[in-house]
Amino acid sequence: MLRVAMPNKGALAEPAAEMLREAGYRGRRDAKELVILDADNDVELFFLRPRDIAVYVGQGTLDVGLTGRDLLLDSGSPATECLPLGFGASTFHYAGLAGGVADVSQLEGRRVATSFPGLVRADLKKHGVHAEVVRLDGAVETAVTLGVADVIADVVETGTTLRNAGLEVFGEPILQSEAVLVQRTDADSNPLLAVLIRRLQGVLTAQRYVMVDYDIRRELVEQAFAVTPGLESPTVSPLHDEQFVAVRAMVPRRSTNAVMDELYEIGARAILVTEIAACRL
Ligand SMILES: Nc1ncnc2c1ncn2[C@@H]1O[C@H](COP(=O)(O)OP(=O)(O)OP(=O)(O)O)[C@@H](O)[C@H]1O
Ligand SMILES: O=P(O)(O)OC[C@H]1O[C@H](OP(=O)(O)OP(=O)(O)O)[C@H](O)[C@@H]1O
Ligand SMILES: [Mg+2]
Repeated sequence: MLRVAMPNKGALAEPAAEMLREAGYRGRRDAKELVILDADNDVELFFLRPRDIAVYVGQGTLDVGLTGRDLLLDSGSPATECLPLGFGASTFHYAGLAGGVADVSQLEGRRVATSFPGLVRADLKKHGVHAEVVRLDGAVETAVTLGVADVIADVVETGTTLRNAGLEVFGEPILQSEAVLVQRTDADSNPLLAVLIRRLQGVLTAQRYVMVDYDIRRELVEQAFAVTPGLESPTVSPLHDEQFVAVRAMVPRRSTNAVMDELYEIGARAILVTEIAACRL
């Protein structure tokens, strides 16, 4: 049995559930289900607050969890990131009023409001700055207007919340975060965890790559292979017309159109792009 912690609410909950579904695990029927058993996969899923997930995993109560890198590091729990999951991206930043504090070195003796006191204390320590950390539960952007703090440190995604509060980021980003899979730092290897990781890697690959097929004259294949080297090597199949071959290779999704343009220039025709539904590398 593998015991997995999943975010029950918040920004990560829906994409995390979707990713596990893609990987072939059972989903919950409604948001009130806090524990579900996936007997086919020998997995039990626990839906918990994202902030608590690293704590359960670090204590060894649960084997593995999906949470944010910022929440993992903030918790100080003995859990380790084992796979970045490519969603829930955000940046953790200091922010204040325009024309105010311009750098972390100017925070000496000031008050910093945040819901991530562990992250902020570690960053202040790294810079040798002594500042008061005011721990708030959320909506920290308002803390400056209300005079509870001089600056804030918070998650920034689009920057809309900061702008609405009349704040601007300053200094270097404290952290680049995204959703990650975490396991206990000294965890024994569980074969079911290896299966989960392989399945999630398969989902990530299917998201990041497409399959490209094309026909090309035999004398042009080396030029075309330079554009579509594939993961190991492209698949080449003979065509009825012996002057041509059919080529099949995986291509990063983001470069699909540029690759098609280049292939066309080289002389490839019947260039077809298809989705990869699932894969194991
Ligand atoms: N736009 C966003 N707002 C909040 N958190 C985000 C955003 N984008 C990504 N995240 C990540 O989501 C995690 C926050 O999880 P959490 O459940 O606290 O979400 P939330 O949306 O803040 O929910 P709540 O405010 O109800 O607690 C962090 O790892 C954070 O980096
Ligand atoms: O850069 P943006 O796209 O505006 O997103 C960032 C905001 O979203 C989160 O707030 P959330 O909605 O989670 O409320 P909270 O502060 O109460 O957690 C986060 O704490 C920021 O306030
Ligand atoms: Mg929040």
